[in-house]
Amino acid sequence: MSTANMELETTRRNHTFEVDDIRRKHRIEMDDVQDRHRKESERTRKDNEEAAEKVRKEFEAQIDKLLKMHSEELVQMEKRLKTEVDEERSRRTREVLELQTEYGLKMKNVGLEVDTKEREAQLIQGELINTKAELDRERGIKVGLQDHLAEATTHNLTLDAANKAMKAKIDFLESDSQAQSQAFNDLHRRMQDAIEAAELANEKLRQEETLRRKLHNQVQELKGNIRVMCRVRPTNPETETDPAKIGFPDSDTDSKEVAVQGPEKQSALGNVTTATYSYSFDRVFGPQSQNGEVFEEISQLVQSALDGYNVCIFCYGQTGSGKTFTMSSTDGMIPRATAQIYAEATRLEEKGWRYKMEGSFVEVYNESYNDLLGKSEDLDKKKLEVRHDPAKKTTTLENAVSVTLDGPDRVDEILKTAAKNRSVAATKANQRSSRSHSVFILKLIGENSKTGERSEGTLNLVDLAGSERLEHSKAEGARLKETQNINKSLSCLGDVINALGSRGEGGHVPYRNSKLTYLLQYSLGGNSKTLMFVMVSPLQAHLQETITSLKFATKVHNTHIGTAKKQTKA
Ligand SMILES: Nc1ncnc2c1ncn2[C@@H]1O[C@H](COP(=O)(O)OP(=O)(O)OP(=O)(O)O)[C@@H](O)[C@H]1O
Repeated sequence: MSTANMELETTRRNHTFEVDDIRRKHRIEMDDVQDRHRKESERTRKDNEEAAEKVRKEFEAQIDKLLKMHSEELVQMEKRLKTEVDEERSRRTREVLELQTEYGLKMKNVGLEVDTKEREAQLIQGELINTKAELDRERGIKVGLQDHLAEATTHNLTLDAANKAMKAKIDFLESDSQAQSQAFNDLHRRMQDAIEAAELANEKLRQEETLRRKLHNQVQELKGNIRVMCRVRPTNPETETDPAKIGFPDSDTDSKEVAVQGPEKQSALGNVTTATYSYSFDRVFGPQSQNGEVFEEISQLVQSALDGYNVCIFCYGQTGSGKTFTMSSTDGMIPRATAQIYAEATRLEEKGWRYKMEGSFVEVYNESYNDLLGKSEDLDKKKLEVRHDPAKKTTTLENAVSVTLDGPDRVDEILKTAAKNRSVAATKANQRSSRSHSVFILKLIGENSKTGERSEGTLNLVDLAGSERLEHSKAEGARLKETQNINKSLSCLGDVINALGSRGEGGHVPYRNSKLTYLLQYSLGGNSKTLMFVMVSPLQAHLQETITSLKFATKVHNTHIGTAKKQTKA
């Protein structure tokens, strides 16, 4: 038993050892399997992670690619859109430009139409004035005809009576008819002689008229193609109490000098002295002189205009010195000149001359032209253009009303219309007439049907703006502009006269520097005749301006224009 037990024990122990071995072995295997499994899991996880990382990277690359593609597409699209927008914009701009051009064209057409209408209106206005004139003339003719009719009726009755008396006489004379027919033949021959003599006399008259024209011009050229005269106006005893000391040393003989006592000057020692300044001109008119006397001096130049020369007569001087009184008052130079022209044109009719006379009146204000015969509401609005024909040396005023002067009364109408327009202008700018130049232009075209002669002259009567020099510091805004324009145009006039006097053949004359000299281009220089009246105020308060004006006039007086030399005193 014990052996069996021992054997059993040994077997059990062996068995335990075996079991332990198997267990250990099993545990080792388990550990091994577990380790392998862990490693496997680790590797699988790593593989997974790597695969995930790869997929992520692939995705990222794909996203980048897509983003890049999209942004390129976006850029393309942006570009396309921009091009489309640009094209659209330029299309729209083109359309706007086309519309603007179309609108501009339409506006231009409308402007042209307005201009045409305006011109038509002026033509109609001119025609109206002419028709009115014709109507007046027709009325005059009608009255004349009625008078004639009454006269003819009376004459008829007288003739009836004379007829009866004649019949009685014929009965009586028939008794001696041979002697009568001899007497009749004698009478007939004498009558033929008389007609021939009259024809010869008429021909001689015509030749003499041509000769007179030539001689008249020679006389005018000898007197100088530019003349300067001075006129001192009287003081108004009611309002003007402080006259300047102005003397007329040679008033009893030549009347060519004026002497002005200058302002008082104090020397360093306290002595007070006054200097007297003397000026001489072609003629000096004192305060007593009348417009008629002044006109006598210029009437020869008016004659020159009728003879086919261009004539300019200026009135220069400060405001209130008498320019308008001399030029445009009812017995001033304008009405007197036109009256002389009518009378002379009528006289020349018997020598075969027929004249056409046209008048216009313009204002030069702030370097632009205004029509003084146009509608007052057009002042400062309507564009007046000056056109020159260099070949014919003539000037045309485009858009200005021009009135056919067919009777002495017509000039009254012109002066009234101009005065009305000037007063309308005066309400726009106070004292405007003193700050503008007014130019009365009379075109005289003469034709002689018998001799074939033709003449075309222009008479310009110019009332210049006040020459006073305002201190610039005192003038502002519109007033300053006016002053600058006046100063400019008056000094341009001086420059033109100076250039005409000093230039050699074909030298430059600055006509274009001011609107006034541009307008008068063909009436200044060459064969044309210029007369400048320097107007002088008699007041002490205006002494300085008086001296300035007289100095300016002296400079003009010392200028020689044209072919003939001016006669100067020895
Ligand atoms: N010779 C004269 N005899 C009498 N009165 C005159 C004479 N000259 C001018 N007057 C008077 O003197 C005043 C000023 O003259 P006027 O208006 O002609 O001057 P003006 O130089 O034309 O001035 P503005 O530049 O303002 O037109 C007016 O009342 C005018 O009647």
